[in-house]
Amino acid sequence: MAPPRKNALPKPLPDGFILTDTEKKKWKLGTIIGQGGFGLIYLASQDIDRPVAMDTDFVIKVEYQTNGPLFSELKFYQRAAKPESMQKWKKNRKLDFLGIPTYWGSGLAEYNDLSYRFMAMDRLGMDLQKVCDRNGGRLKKATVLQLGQRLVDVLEYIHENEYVHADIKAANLMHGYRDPEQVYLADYGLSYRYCPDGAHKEYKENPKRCHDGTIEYTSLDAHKGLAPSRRSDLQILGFCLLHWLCGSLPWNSVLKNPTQVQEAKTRLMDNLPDSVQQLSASRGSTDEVAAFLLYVKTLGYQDKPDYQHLKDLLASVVTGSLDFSSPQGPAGESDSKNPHTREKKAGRARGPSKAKPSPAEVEDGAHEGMKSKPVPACHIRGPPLPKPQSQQEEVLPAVRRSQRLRVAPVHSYKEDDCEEDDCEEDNSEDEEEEVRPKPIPACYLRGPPKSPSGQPKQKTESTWTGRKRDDQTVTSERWERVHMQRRKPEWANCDIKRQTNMEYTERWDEGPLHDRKGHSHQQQRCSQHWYKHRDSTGQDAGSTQTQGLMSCFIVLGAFLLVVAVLEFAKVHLNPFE
Ligand SMILES: Nc1ncnc2c1ncn2[C@@H]1O[C@H](COP(=O)(O)OP(=O)(O)OP(=O)(O)O)[C@@H](O)[C@H]1O
Repeated sequence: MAPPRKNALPKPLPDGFILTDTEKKKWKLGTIIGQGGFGLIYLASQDIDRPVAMDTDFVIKVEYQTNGPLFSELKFYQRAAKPESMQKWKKNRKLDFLGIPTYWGSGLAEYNDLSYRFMAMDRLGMDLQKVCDRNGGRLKKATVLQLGQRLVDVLEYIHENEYVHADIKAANLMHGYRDPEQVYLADYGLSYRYCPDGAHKEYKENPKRCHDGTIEYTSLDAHKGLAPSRRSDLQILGFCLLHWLCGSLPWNSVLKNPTQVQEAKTRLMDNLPDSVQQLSASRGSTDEVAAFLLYVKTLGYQDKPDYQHLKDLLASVVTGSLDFSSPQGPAGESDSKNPHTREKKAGRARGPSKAKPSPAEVEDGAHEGMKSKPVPACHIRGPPLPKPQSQQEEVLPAVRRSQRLRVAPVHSYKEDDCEEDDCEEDNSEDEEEEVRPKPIPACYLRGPPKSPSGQPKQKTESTWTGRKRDDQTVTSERWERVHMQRRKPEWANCDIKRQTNMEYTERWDEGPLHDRKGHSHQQQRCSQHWYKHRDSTGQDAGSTQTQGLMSCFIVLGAFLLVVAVLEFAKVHLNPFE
């Protein structure tokens, strides 16, 4: 059986297709209701005798078997989210509800010579990003605090079960399908087993892993290339709470530059609580989130957080149902009375939004509410920093979900998280190598390296193995990101060190172009450039020029000789004298 392409969006399975899970339970597939970067979500039912009802309570996530994200997610559910274990936890903690979807089974399937992996789980409702978008990027303060407390409960449970989520954000929070009041933390594709069998991972910065996660919220640990831990989950949650409260984050305008995002987050954390409290000037108090982040800052890499203390910090006078209606102004007033709203309407600020408005919607202002308020410049800039070239050249557009770079999608650090029986299947590390945009070596970032030999390269083999995008039936934001980033280093494959200095200049002046064989046009051009100094006999241009010069001298000499002979004849042989 031909293995499907790794990390590709799977070809859809037909409506009514029957899957059998590892416990021999049969599942019938219905309509596709969702699509992620790597998988498709189908409505599903255990009643295989009739079509899947539109109001079924189950969904099945399907990816190619070789994909990493679903494998990671599956491992999380199988190890950490067993229904019995969650029930016991809720009982012990006297919790009515724990926002982790229930896992109902999984397995492998084959169709049209392709191998698939699937996982059946609770059907969920709308995600919170859509709610935030509808509300201009914001939620009511009481809702933010209540949500924060509930998420602390979820995080405590998964942390106690050796896992961290590592990608908390509104797009991964989903309402219950039957009960929209309930909120679930979904998408465990980036979850990480930080404490396998009770042994916490060591503090180890890995430059290759820098900026993992969703750039907008990822933790400072992740920016430094550390594997995620409990404190990083909590810091991500703190950034989310701040975003929901304020409608934007101080680094929203620099999201395309991970280093600038990291610097802005560092400034915010270094200057707590003021840095966060200042954000509250026009948006109601952010004191609780400031205190939350301040506590997170005190945590060591391996420290176990005091979850109850965190919940106390987020205590709100409002309890009971979550209210997802639009927040009204700074602390209860209508946004229309807020001067920042007018700026918003003037299009001066754009907040992140998952759902992309159509151009028509943008034009007629239907998505006005999706735009976030600007953050005061002082919070964006802090101490002046050198502005990178990319920033000088580019005015950043609205932050859309597609721009929330998840730099290294999925299964980071997976190599450490591999039980013996899992490892056979777990090829996610390989996949990561393929998915992860390969970093451009520093020498290529800084300018042309010196040529050790000065020898021109006549033929360069490109080692680019990137996939053609048009292979994909459906493109996704993540694929776009990955491919865009993958394209960057392609031309770095050529052996630039063997080029002459003149050729380096040409390379750095122009961007890389590749023909179908993956050869750089520039490489070809460089070689041609070198060849054009040579004549057809293989001699170099210098010797050809010398020969030309000598010919000139001979012609000139002959000419002078003729002139001299004529002069002589004129003087000595004149018939009229
Ligand atoms: N349990 C569920 N019930 C109902 N819809 C779901 C469920 N899980 C996911 N979806 C829908 O399917 C979409 C794809 O989900 P999935 O988890 O595969 O990818 P994603 O999180 O959006 O993206 P990525 O794979 O890049 O992280 C979601 O945006 C959501 O709308």
